[in-house]
Amino acid sequence: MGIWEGHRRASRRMPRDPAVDIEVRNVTMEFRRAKDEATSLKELAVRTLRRQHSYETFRALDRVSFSIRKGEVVGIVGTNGSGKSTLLKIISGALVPTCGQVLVDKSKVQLLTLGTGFDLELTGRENVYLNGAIIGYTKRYIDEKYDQIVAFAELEGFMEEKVRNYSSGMVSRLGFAIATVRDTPEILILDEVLSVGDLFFRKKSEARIREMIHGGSTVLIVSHSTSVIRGNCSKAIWIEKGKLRAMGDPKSVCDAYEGMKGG
Ligand SMILES: Nc1ncnc2c1ncn2[C@@H]1O[C@H](COP(=O)(O)OP(=O)(O)OP(=O)(O)O)[C@@H](O)[C@H]1O
Repeated sequence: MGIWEGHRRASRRMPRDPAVDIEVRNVTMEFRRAKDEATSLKELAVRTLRRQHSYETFRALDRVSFSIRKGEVVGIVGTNGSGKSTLLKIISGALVPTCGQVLVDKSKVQLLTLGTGFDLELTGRENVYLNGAIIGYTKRYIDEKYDQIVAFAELEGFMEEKVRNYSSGMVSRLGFAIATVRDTPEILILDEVLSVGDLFFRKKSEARIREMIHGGSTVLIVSHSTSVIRGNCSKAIWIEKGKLRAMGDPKSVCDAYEGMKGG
């Protein structure tokens, strides 16, 4: 699949209303994707060598607008591939939209996402430094927090093992522990960071997330669990096929979303 992530034009503009933390204005995101026309591996190899791929433009977000006030905890729901992660990446500044604007103070934003930046051939210890660096931690900060990360992940005794030998639950626990070790920022963006590990770790991680969510920050949280959204959010947004389908109180938005899935 061809990956094209738009032009990098970082906007430093902030919302005009001081009570508003995030303003998303008419955001559209288009990706250029390779059309997979090959019918066999051989044909795919030949097309790649001859650079014979053709591309199509795929619209992942279509004129999405909303604003989030300071201290609000906002849940985002939507089916797989509806554009939720793309939206979070744009708000946090990791992606620049094709059109539209996001007004936010990016220095206050922290995006927590799991499952990126692990190298299976490196040890647990090496991955803490690698993954931490990708999130934006300095080496000194990781040195300081290393023992705390290992203890939270409950991986004492496994840190010199290659991550290839970890179970998927162990990898998620390590990712979660690295991502949540820092102090809660003013604007916290959580992309599906709940439901990791076994039942016992899940309870511990949910408590940690609840602590972060209810610590006074402005929070944007993507979750496939409508009970998480209903139980923790003051507002919900439903994104479907790149469009904003509904926004309002969590109960009515989740009811409408579940109604669509059921029908
Ligand atoms: N870098 C990229 N290049 C091409 N297409 C992309 C890229 N990133 C995302 N997409 C496409 O954009 C669409 C939206 O993806 P996104 O990850 O935002 O969905 P999502 O709602 O977070 O899905 P899920 O619930 O499965 O995590 C998908 O069809 C995806 O394949």
